[in-house]
Amino acid sequence: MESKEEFRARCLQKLKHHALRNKLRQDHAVLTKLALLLKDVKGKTILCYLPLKHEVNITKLMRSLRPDNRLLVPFMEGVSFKVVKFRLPIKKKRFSVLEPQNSQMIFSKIDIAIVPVVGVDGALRRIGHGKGMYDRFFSSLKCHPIVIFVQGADCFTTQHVGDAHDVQADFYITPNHFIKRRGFNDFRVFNRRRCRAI
Ligand SMILES: Nc1nc2c(c(=O)[nH]1)N(C=O)[C@@H](CNc1ccc(C(=O)N[C@@H](CCC(=O)O)C(=O)O)cc1)CN2
Ligand SMILES: Nc1ncnc2c1ncn2[C@@H]1O[C@H](COP(=O)(O)OP(=O)(O)OP(=O)(O)O)[C@@H](O)[C@H]1O
Repeated sequence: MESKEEFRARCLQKLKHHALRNKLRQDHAVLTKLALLLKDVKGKTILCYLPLKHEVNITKLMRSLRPDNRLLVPFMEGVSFKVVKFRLPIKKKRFSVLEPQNSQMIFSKIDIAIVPVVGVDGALRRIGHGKGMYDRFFSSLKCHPIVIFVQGADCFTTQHVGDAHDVQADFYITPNHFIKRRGFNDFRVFNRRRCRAI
């Protein structure tokens, strides 16, 4: 069986290679499905991301969502991140990640999270860059948002290479696939069911 590290390395290589060719067309295929899904799922506070070169470029979609929604993006702090409002200017930080300026505003409720992935395993768990930042951030949330993984080239394994702490998707979108997690079928009651007692 392939290990998590081997799978991560294989996926990163595939995504980086893919980012050099066909990127516009593949990104467009993902964005079309993502925009349709966002019309169905309720929620106005959306965690987005500012894309790295090998990630789906969602910035055009973010521009169209901005007038009617509250858009948040990660802001790295040590081994995790907090979220800040998406606003200009943005600056290149650690790992070449773009971020807006810091802010003291605290956002306790996120309805929807659009999450870039390096790979996805058979339990729809996220394999990322190996720093555990998304995992730590999600485990700090009291209410779990609807989680949508996006990826510009399929890198999926049916094996369960992920760990219990890895973020799990409700939806996984690639240029050729739209996968909904089994058991996810009610868009209306997610808020109550997804909050845990502290
Ligand atoms: N767009 C985006 N923003 C994000 C993440 C992400 O995956 N994508 N993160 C997800 O957690 C957090 C940042 N964590 C990251 C950790 C490692 C790498 C990464 O690419 N590491 C490369 C080296 C890149 C470089 O130094 O230029 C590597 O480890 O090979 C990127 C983001 C928060 N913001
Ligand atoms: N909730 C958590 N609390 C503490 N440590 C964690 C948590 N989640 C993950 N970690 C640690 O973070 C490290 C990296 O985790 P992992 O390999 O799952 O990263 P990843 O999900 O691929 O990366 P990323 O989320 O940054 O893209 C591991 O050592 C793991 O134990």
